[in-house]
Amino acid sequence: MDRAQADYMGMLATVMNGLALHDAMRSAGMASRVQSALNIEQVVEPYIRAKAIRYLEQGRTVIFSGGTGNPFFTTDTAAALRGAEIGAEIVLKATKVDGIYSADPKKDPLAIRYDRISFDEAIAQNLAVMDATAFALCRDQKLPINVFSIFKKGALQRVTMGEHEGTLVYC
Ligand SMILES: Nc1ncnc2c1ncn2[C@@H]1O[C@H](COP(=O)(O)OP(=O)(O)O)[C@@H](O)[C@H]1O
Ligand SMILES: O=c1ccn([C@@H]2O[C@H](COP(=O)(O)OP(=O)(O)O)[C@@H](O)[C@H]2O)c(=O)[nH]1
Repeated sequence: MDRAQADYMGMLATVMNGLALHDAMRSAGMASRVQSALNIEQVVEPYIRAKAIRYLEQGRTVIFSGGTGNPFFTTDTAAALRGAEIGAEIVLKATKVDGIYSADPKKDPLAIRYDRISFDEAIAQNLAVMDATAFALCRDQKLPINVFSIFKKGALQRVTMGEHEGTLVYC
């Protein structure tokens, strides 16, 4: 399939995921709002930065769906971009592995996990846990990244409490 076409389909999928997450949060009694980088206004409100910041000031969680709205980018880049736009303190990447390794741990059993790594080292070593655009944007905006496992019980809570978990990418 044509890459750009596949990417638009992928972005639409993230809108569906965002709506599902919103509903799960609502069931758990949490107030959230979904915004989308792609305009589908019957279903979800469009991304408007000032409105997102207002929701955050009101204590709501904002789910940024639809990626960046552009093909050839990733959800990691979308997280870095929106994080920079709202003045976030950190980007948290919950993923399939429990941190950043010296090589892809799914391919190299001898890979070692870093507790901390600088942006310059991560970019120089081409560590593929996140794409280079996301790394470079976070580095330029001095926005640290914490990579941790989505499967490890209690990991998300520890990260949000500021405890050490996974790998911290620092400036
Ligand atoms: N150096 C590395 N350290 C950790 N993971 C890596 C590394 N290089 C490649 N990966 C791979 O990156 C994947 C995580 O990125 P990705 O698939 O984009 O996650 P997600 O779908 O959660 O955004 C992991 O499953 C891992 O196999
Ligand atoms: O700014 C963006 C963000 C995402 N995507 C597409 O949407 C998919 C989203 O899929 P997913 O959230 O599973 O991300 P991934 O696993 O690729 O990190 C990506 O693969 C891309 O094809 C895109 O084109 N532009």
